[in-house]
Amino acid sequence: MNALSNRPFLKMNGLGNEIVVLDLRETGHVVTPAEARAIAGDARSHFDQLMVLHAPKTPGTDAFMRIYNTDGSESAACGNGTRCVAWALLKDGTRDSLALETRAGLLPCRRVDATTFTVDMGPPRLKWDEIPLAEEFRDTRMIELQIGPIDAPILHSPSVVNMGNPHAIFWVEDASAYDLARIGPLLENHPIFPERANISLAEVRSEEHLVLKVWERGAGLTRACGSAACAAAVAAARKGRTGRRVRVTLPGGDLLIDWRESDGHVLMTGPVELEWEGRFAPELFAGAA
Ligand SMILES: N[C@@H](CCC[C@H](N)C(=O)O)C(=O)O
Repeated sequence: MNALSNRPFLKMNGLGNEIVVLDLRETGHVVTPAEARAIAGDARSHFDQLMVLHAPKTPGTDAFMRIYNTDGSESAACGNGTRCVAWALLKDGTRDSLALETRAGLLPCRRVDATTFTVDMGPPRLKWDEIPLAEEFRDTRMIELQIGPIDAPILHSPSVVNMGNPHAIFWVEDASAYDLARIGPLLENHPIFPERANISLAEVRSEEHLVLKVWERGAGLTRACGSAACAAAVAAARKGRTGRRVRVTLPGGDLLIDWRESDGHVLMTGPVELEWEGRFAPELFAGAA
């Protein structure tokens, strides 16, 4: 019998970003890429990201999280999923805050109201080798890509930001003019991104408002991506196109992003929703090592 058979899970969403929360703090089991793909392949437990809780590694934190994309690959950050985990761990109402950890660092979370949470996503990393990029660019506010198959010139000059995961933000007048499902995979896998990248099309509507569409590394088109919203807000402020506090509108709704002046951390505030609770059917893992 697979270690995940009959394990309970929560199917949630963070602004439409499909999230499954799986609590393995009391087991030593580490989900394999094949198990993650099997979970994603079932309609009841389909996810953009699977948030797996493990026993804390650092004193004072509540859990260490491993984060899986639909394709079974791992990410060190997921803003929308982190809010969902915060909801799950704070829902008994005894506390209003907690600290989670991923391999990218600590993520303090705070409840704003019953379904709204703020996550401290930490400081952005902005040097070319921190994104990472395959070649040196001194200024990551705008890099130049050599692209054969993509004909729109504007898509050659993204800003790049690492928010615990790599993001490329392409500035456009009208995101709906681009077929992100077609160009997303080409850009995600461009050789300049040795670890691939999350790809955003960003419109600057005002000094306080961005509109974003995201093709996620390992997951494809999603209704929202929290770390992409943080990355776009940082990139827009660095270019002088917005202030440090912005509303970011994604297909699933709005996130509030504050690139805090005092310590350079990025705070993300947004909603969560519990859709249902389930258990993994043993048949799901037939053939998944
Ligand atoms: N949806 C997430 C980001 C997910 C991680 C990403 N696909 C990656 O591999 O980097 C969010 O809300 O931040």
